[in-house]
Amino acid sequence: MFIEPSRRRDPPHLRTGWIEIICGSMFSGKTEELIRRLTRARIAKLNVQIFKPALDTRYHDENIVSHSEMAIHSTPVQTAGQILLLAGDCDVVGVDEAQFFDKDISDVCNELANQGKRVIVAGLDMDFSGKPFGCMPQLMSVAEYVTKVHAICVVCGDIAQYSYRLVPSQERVLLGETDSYEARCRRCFNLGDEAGRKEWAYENVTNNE
Ligand SMILES: Nc1ncnc2c1ncn2[C@@H]1O[C@H](COP(=O)(O)OP(=O)(O)O)[C@@H](O)[C@H]1O
Ligand SMILES: Cc1cn([C@H]2C[C@H](O)[C@@H](COP(=O)(O)O)O2)c(=O)[nH]c1=O
Ligand SMILES: [Zn+2]
Repeated sequence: MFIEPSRRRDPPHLRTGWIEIICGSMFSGKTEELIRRLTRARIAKLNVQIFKPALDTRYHDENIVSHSEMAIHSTPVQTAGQILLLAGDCDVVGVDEAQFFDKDISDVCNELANQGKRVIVAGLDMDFSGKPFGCMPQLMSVAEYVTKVHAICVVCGDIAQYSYRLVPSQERVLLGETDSYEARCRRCFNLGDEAGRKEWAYENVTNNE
């Protein structure tokens, strides 16, 4: 479990900000972990500002909501640049669904960290085709801390790192839930529509024995 670096007692001229990335597939607990860290920052009486891309209206226009219905209030923004303008003199900045932001998001996070802020960013590291998603590789390379969280493969129960799309769209951005996506392990992701046919898989194993 991620423990916050203890830098509050550093003298002001030595204090710096930093960037934390929480990445993984859908259903892996990114939003829960983001909310956990932001809640602890509030308990520490830090001034926290939270942002999400305005296009993500799945559960709520403003709140960030996890699949397990944990929620925290946020400010929806259209562009990464708006985060810089709206963060003001807060101590901690939280960002959810970072993969949807424009390419300025990593410069914005760097600038906020350079101002001395703790910046906590959650986002999908891969899209439905298994390709790195948008700005996430850039963000992971400039961050001090990267935490990869995992879901459970709904086909076989193994550790899942892929978001398997259940509907035929090839558009990169397609908002959805369990209606359109499944968390899958590498094997079940690569098997595609064949995965989950347990009888088929079992027959193959026994026939090859
Ligand atoms: N396949 C799955 N693997 C793990 N958790 C799942 C799965 N399907 C649903 N969940 C639920 O989703 C929660 C994580 O939700 P959330 O933090 O919103 O994930 P993410 O932001 O990564 O999509 C888990 O605590 C669990 O209650
Ligand atoms: C894989 C993938 C996902 N999306 C969408 C689907 C959801 O609305 C969000 C991810 O939400 P979560 O908090 O990580 O569960 O992203 C997409 O648009 N394109 C994709 O390839
Ligand atoms: Zn699997």
